[in-house]
Amino acid sequence: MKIAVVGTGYVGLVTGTCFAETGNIVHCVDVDKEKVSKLKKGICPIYEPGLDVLLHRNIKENRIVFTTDLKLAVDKSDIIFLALPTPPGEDGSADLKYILEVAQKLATIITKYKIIVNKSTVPVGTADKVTAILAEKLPRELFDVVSNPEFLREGIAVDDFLKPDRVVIGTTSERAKTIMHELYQPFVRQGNPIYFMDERSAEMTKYVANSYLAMRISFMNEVANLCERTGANVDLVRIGIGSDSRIGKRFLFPGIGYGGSCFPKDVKALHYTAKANKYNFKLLDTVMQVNAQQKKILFQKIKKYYKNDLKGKQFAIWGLSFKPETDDIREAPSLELIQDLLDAEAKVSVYDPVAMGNVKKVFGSKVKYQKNQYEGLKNADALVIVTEWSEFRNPDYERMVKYLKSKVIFDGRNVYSLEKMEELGFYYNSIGRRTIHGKQ
Ligand SMILES: NC(=O)C1=CN([C@@H]2O[C@H](COP(=O)(O)OP(=O)(O)OC[C@H]3O[C@@H](n4cnc5c(N)ncnc54)[C@H](O)[C@@H]3O)[C@@H](O)[C@H]2O)C=CC1
Ligand SMILES: O=C(O)[C@H]1O[C@H](OP(=O)(O)OP(=O)(O)OC[C@H]2O[C@@H](n3ccc(=O)[nH]c3=O)[C@H](O)[C@@H]2O)[C@H](O)[C@@H](O)[C@@H]1O
Repeated sequence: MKIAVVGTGYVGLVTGTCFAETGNIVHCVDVDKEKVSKLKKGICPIYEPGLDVLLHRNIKENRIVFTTDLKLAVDKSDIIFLALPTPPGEDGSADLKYILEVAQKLATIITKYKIIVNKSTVPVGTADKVTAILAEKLPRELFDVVSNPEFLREGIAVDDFLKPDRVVIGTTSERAKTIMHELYQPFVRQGNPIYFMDERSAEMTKYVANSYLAMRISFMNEVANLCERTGANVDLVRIGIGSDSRIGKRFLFPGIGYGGSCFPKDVKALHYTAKANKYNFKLLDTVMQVNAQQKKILFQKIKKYYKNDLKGKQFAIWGLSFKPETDDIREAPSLELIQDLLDAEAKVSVYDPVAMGNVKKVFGSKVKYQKNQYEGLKNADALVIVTEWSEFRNPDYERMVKYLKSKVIFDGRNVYSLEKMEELGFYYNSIGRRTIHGKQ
């Protein structure tokens, strides 16, 4: 099939590449000239495991091309995916300006039947809005608008796209349904379902999935805080409840709050939709409040330990991205923590396998960027673990002990076992578990 993907960010680039991988001819369009020029040379602008290999292969086979020319891409395609940003506006609602602007342009470009597929996360009613814009200039039989929300996770995006748990397609057009069904066949060969539904239900499904997952995380963060106060161990509680198939094992990990470009904005946007429809969705209010509080938890633990005096103290931070295996720092808990430490006049040095370049754009020379995980420990008062990259799990403990000024660890992701920390004599303060006081 011939496909255009408008927007080549985390979702657009993965979508375009994976469709090319199954034999389709894909034209990817972006307004960012620098990004397009990099992609034309085969340089992947984001860190996403496995993506560059597929990208190179499909560029070489001429199955994927990059352009800034929307008209060219649309003329050469039958299906147009919109993978554009939908950032939160001032009031928490999703800002649809990118989607609606492109829809206006499409209305002047389309000359024969096209399917316009919304892959961005958009509020209920957006397919109708896009339809109305197109229908102002085009005969109704020239297009169908489909809602096809994306459920991929950054860091495992390629796998998630190639083998999705399910595909959700919102359309009431039989013509569009048949084509979308065919397009997705290579991705559901293991029997994973394609659910067809109306556009509004598909749009709602995406927000509900993200909000439900965010709610599980906030719930577990509250459980963790209670465990700390009662002497229970949240990791054991997590395993204890997760083996109940009604609950399930995944997305029960407590930490320092959910971040990323989606959970924070999508919970806000669903909350806004409820408000706009005069419904008071109380649970979502709490999910957001708990998350805001949890993002401060490491800083509070640090402040308490140093009796509010952080001036001149030196902290080594491990992990900056909002989760492992990505360079994305949008709404990353690390950013808030670094700012709080700097405001308290502490010195901060950071290490992350791939996200340091992005953090440098935010903090510049206010923090020190280390070439490996151990450099920053030299003379540091404490190690602070913010993102659970695999390489932090079994570190060289001897070097840690040798380099750190004091054997102190604040761990926002429960990376180490309490037994190991006890054995090594660390002061070790994690989430929802007893504090090990260690031997200094
Ligand atoms: N990042 C993720 O893991 C997921 C994101 N989503 C949703 O997908 C949508 C896109 O998200 P991301 O890919 O993360 O955003 P992103 O910010 O990484 O990428 C968006 C791209 O669109 C481009 N763009 C902006 N205006 C344009 C225009 N007029 N024409 C062509 N290109 C234009 C930007 O230059 C950028 O490259 C959002 O609605 C998001 O909520 C959904 C599932 C997963
Ligand atoms: O709409 C989106 O953009 C995507 O948002 C999330 O994916 P993503 O943001 O890439 O990452 P997650 O793995 O969901 O993690 C989100 C945040 O929750 C935190 N988290 C996750 C799981 C957990 O058990 N505990 C926890 O604190 C992570 O540390 C991270 O900060 C969803 O998982 C995807 O299905 C969805 O497509």
